[in-house]
This record gives sequence, C-alpha cells and structure tokens, in this order.
Amino acid sequence: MSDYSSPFLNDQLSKRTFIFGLRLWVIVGVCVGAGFVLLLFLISLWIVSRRNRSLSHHYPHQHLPKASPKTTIIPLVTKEIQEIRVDPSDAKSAPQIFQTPTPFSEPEQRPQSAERQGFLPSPQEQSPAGRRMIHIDIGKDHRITFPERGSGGGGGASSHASGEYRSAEQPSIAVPEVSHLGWGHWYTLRELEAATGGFADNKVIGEGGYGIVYHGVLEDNTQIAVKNLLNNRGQAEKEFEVEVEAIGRIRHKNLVRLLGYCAEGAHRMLVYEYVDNGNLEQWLHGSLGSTRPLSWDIRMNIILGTAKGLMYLHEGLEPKVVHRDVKSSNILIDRQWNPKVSDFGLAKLLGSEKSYITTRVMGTFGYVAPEYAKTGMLNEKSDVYSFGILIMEIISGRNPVDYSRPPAEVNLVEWLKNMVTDRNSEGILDPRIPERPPSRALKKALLVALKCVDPDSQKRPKMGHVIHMFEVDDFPYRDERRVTREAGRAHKAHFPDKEAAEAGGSSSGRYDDGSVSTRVDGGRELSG
Ligand SMILES: Nc1ncnc2c1ncn2[C@@H]1O[C@H](COP(=O)(O)OP(=O)(O)OP(=O)(O)O)[C@@H](O)[C@H]1O
Repeated sequence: MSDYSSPFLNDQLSKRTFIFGLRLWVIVGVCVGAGFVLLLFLISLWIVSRRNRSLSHHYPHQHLPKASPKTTIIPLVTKEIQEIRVDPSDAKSAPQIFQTPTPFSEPEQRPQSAERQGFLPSPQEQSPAGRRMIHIDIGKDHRITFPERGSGGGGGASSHASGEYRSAEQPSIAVPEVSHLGWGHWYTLRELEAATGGFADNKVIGEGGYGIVYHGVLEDNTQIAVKNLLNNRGQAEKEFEVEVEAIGRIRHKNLVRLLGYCAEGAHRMLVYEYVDNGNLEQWLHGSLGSTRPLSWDIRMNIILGTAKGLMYLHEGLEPKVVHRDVKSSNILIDRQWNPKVSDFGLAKLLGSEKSYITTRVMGTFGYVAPEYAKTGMLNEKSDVYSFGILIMEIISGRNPVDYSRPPAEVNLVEWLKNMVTDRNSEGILDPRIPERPPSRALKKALLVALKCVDPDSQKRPKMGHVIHMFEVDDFPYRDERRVTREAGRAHKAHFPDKEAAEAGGSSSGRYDDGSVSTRVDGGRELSG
C-alpha cells in the first residue's frame, strides 16, 4: 500500500497549480507556515489580554479614572504608604514600601489613596540603553526614576520636581541623587557636606548618644541640623530606620520636624529643622539660664507646649508613638519660647491599647518610670512619668538626680515630696525665677507633676488630661491637701519600702472630701 501511494502522492504534490504555476507542495508549505504564524499571533494576543486583566485587578483606578461613588476601591498599595526605598546593596532590588503612622488631626495630610499619593509604580519600561527603568510617582509634580543597575555600572536616579530634572546618566553613584519623599527629601552626602562646610568642627552643635549634630545651611538658605549617626554601632542603624519611618510625616508645632535623611554607603544622617534658641537643659542648668533665667510664664509655656507635643504622639497618631526619652535636653526652644520635642531615636511604634515589651530598657537616668526600669514594660504612661519629672525640673531648676547635693536632696522627687509635705511649696521654686508666681499656679503645677509620677502607671493622667488640668481655671479649693496627697504617692514610686518603714505604726483617717490622711513621723500629715 505504501509502495503504491508514495509515488502517487509525489506526483500529486509535484503538479503545477493555477497559482502562479507553483507546485502544490509549495502552496501547502506556505499555508502551513501562515497557519503557524497566525497561531503564534493569537497566542500572544491572549497573553497580552490576560496581563492587562491582571494589571487592572491590581491597579483598578488606573483604568477607572472616575470611580463610582458606590464602588470602594482597595488599592494594592495601602493608605499608609509614605516612603519608597531602594536597597543600594542589591542592584536588582525592587523599591520597598514602608508603613508609617498616620496623623489623625491633619486631614489635609492624610493620604486618601495610593492614587492621590501618586505612589503607584508605572509599568517597568525599557530604557534606550536597554536597562530597565522603574518610575515611581511620588506627588503631583514629583517622579523618581530608578535605572536598574547593570552588573558593572553604578546606578542613579533622576528626579523631576517642578521642572527640575537630574539625568540618570550623571556620575555613577550607588543611591538616588536627590529625591522628594512623600514627606521630605533624600539628601545627598554632597549636599550635606556643602551645607555643613564638610562637617566642620565649628559646625558641631552637640553630641548625643547616637551621633554628632551639625548646624548647616542649604543652598536655598534653609537652616538645618544634621544628625550624623554612628552607624558602626549596631543600634544606630536600627534607630535610624525607626526614626525615619516613625516621624517622617509627623507635623506638629511642638515637635521638631524631620526634613529628610541621607543614606549613602555607610553614611546615615537625619536632617532636621534647625531650632535656634538652645535646649531646655541649657536654659535650666547651663550658661544660657545663668545669664538670663527663664521667667515663670515662659516655663509654663514650655510645660504646656511639651505636653501638647507629647499628646500628639500619644493620642493623635495611629499607631501611637511613645517617645521613651523625654528629658530637658530633648526639648528645643525657638525664639518665641515655644518648646519643640526632639530626638525620636528611641521612639517605638505601639499598636493601640497594648503595652510593648522592649528588647532593652532605654531612657535617661532620673527620668525613667519605675515599671519601665524594672520590667521593660513600656507604654505612653512611661512618657507621662518622665514628663512629671520634667515639670519638677522646670519649676525647681534642679536636675532629676544631683549628687552634688546633700543625700536627702539627691533625688528630685524625694526632695520635692518632702518639701510639699512640709508645706514649703515656695521653697521648691527655682530661686533664679525673676518674679514669684501666684501660689495657686505653683500648686497646680506641683499637683500635676505629682500625678504624673504616680507609682501606679494606670493612675497617671493621659497627656490630654494634663493639658486640661493646666488650661482650666477650676483648680480644686483644697489644693494644698491634694498636692500633699499626690506627694505621698510620688514618694512611694521611688521608695516603697522606705515609706513603709518610715510610716511605722501609722494611722489613717478619712476627710470629708474623701481624701485619706496618714500620720507619719509622729505627727506630720500626708494627705492621700
Ligand atoms: N534640630 C535641632 N536644632 C538645633 N539643635 C539641635 C537639634 N537637634 C539636636 N540639637 C542639639 O544637638 C545636641 C545633641 O542632640 P542629641 O539629640 O543628639 O543629643 P542629646 O539629646 O543631648 O542626647 P541623647 O542622644 O542622649 O538624647 C543638643 O545640644 C541638641 O540641643
């Protein structure tokens, strides 16, 4: 059968056809080829349509410019996205997206959607040179372009900001040249060197636990404080990230504003607004205060402003931010005597309604809440405790712990409590305060301070309550008794055993306003 059909098939295929006299096998070959090409074309069409469908699923608003009001669009990128980072150590890394706390009380800053934020990465494209480009829109007029670095070459980023353009082909550096983050700037090392005279010694403002702080002036004459982190210390790099992510977007007139940061090679720097009137420690205990002591009104303004800054961290953000190192050197003062809380390096984000067990206890001796020091249990009430110590420091002009004083006065809380129980509130006042404050105002401030250092953290007021107590004018009639009662509680915070020993066979009775009196030391009365 095959012997017969083969020559027959050959004959048939070799016959000439009417199409240009071509042989049949040529026509068949052309048809098979054309069919194959058509098949490939259809397959590619199918793949493209599938890809489009998947994109429209992930980024629906790109294809739905006007979403129906009834349609809730949940973008892939969440509302909290505020920062994009490229890991300079990994040439192939994709931009990473971080979540940071969302301020509640600033609706105009609250991101409405990833679309409004302009954070949606556009599809990756091919550059003319064949390198992959990643474009990220970060605001109305801002776009960062990351060329993917090839194996041999350095990468860079171009930024288009309000007409400004920096070419991606500029000198090969390993990180973005200048970028406008959603909340601030990515500064280059070069820019910060230029601003600080090459990090000159005469530009050093001070040195803290995490690095040296320099004063700088940017090209546009903006004054800045550059904190150069010692990232060779394990903790500093971590603190850097915590600080950047936690406070980049936070805006409040009583909080020092982070303008941006620099991360080039091993360098890690934070760039802050420059606050130009020293810090509270310098005004209370340093040269600034000895030449021009702060008035009572200024001190009260500093207490109230600091309370407002802390209240914003605790009650105006979700998740809330616990400062963890409230102290006088972290309260900067501007020319209008407004306080600005600085140094969020110790800040740790907390989920609402729960305490956080920290990996290590941090903070500054003399300001640390007893429960925090003992257990590492941390919540915003630890800040309230430190704030209570700060009020005492501001009123008395004394350091929280001062070993140059007689033993009974070394600890500020103990000394202050003794002064209160001896009904000598006036003796607590910093003798350098030019004018004596009204007695009522002094007692109110002492009462609030003592409430803040209550040994029971649950009984400490929230910062919002603290502000209320300062602002309302209905200070309790029997204020003296309340102050001494709080003094008793404060004493227990530091010296629970000593208190019991001192009290010995103490007796107690109840006042008609519900307060309880305790007799100690053979007759001296503490109300509590
Ligand atoms: N934004 C700023 N504007 C002006 N001065 C600043 C600014 N930030 C910090 N300083 C000053 O720089 C110095 C060092 O500050 P830094 O916060 O690093 O350390 P610290 O608060 O003294 O100690 P710690 O690191 O233990 O908190 C301080 O004198 C501080 O007042």
